Amino acid sequence: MIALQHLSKTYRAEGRSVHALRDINLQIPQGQIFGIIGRSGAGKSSLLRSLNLLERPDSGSIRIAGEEITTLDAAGLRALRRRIGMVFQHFNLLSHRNVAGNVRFPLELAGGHTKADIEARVNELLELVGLTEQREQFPSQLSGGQKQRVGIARALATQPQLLLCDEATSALDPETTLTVLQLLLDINRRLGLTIVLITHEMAVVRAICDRVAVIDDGAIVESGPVAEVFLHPRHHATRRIVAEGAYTPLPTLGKQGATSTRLLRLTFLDGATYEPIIADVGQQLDAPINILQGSIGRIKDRPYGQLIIGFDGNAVRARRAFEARGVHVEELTA
Ligand SMILES: Nc1ncnc2c1ncn2[C@@H]1O[C@H](COP(=O)(O)OP(=O)(O)OP(=O)(O)O)[C@@H](O)[C@H]1O
Repeated sequence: MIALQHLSKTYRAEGRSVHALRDINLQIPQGQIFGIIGRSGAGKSSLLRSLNLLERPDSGSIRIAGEEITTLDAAGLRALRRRIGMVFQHFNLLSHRNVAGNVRFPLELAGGHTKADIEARVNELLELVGLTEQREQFPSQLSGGQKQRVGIARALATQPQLLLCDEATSALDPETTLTVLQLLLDINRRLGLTIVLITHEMAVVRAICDRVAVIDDGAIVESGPVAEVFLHPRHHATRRIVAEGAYTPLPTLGKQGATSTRLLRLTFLDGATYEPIIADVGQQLDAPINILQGSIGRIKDRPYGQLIIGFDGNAVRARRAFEARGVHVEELTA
């Protein structure tokens, strides 16, 4: 478990002050994949880099597994960083070392390992990330996805308890992004490793995170289980992130129906996603239901669906009928 309390950070440069982190309070449960999402400049990197003290907060407390890390001395800090792996957006591989050499590097730095131990660990890690055959290749001979796999293997070399991912898939195409996210999910499940990732893409959070925190202008504005935050965003910064590419703005929708039409947003999660609920409710209320927009998808391994429907009739009865079938209902104003 990671607990952040009243974390603040201000950068001062050229006579200007930038409040990068404002009174951050956050709990990150052990063994989960935790996403921190926000737009450019929101403070994501500052927050992530505080967790291994690459960035020092001005004030506040950071406890990892019960240990306050902001007061560690140099030796304590070195030991801490061996327990925390980090994966970077631009991979940061050593170009003059081959794949095995890059993965071996943190073990050589840490010291105390025999050559045989190091080779066994490197082999195990290359197997884990699917790069056994590429072990002799140099970074310039690898694809972006392969480079990031090396980055992940290297980050895991010292058997950390925590993996920090700094926009780990932002430099990759969508297909490669999915394979790297799948690898992170496998690692989280197989090794029980806590992963904290920062991203500006909701799709990344939706694919693998258990919980998410939304950061805006240096402050956490919303946090919780991904399904809750994604399907029922409360803060305007979250709504903006979720809405990017999701729905046509509502005023356009309103013009499509009669003025008396009520617009309801229905959210289906898990089992409800597969039931013929619209047909059932239409029949029960004896009123036609007009489907105006819809999307289906997955939040990690949970199926969900969202529909915006137009409906002439008793909205209270409709709401009750949907809620009785486990559907979340929200009335929208066109
Ligand atoms: N070393 C620094 N000196 C001065 N200002 C900084 C420094 N590092 C970051 N900032 C400022 O602090 C704010 C937060 O930056 P941060 O990099 O944490 O945001 P971010 O959400 O990670 O952004 P991005 O997605 O663009 O990387 C920004 O306004 C940024 O310009």
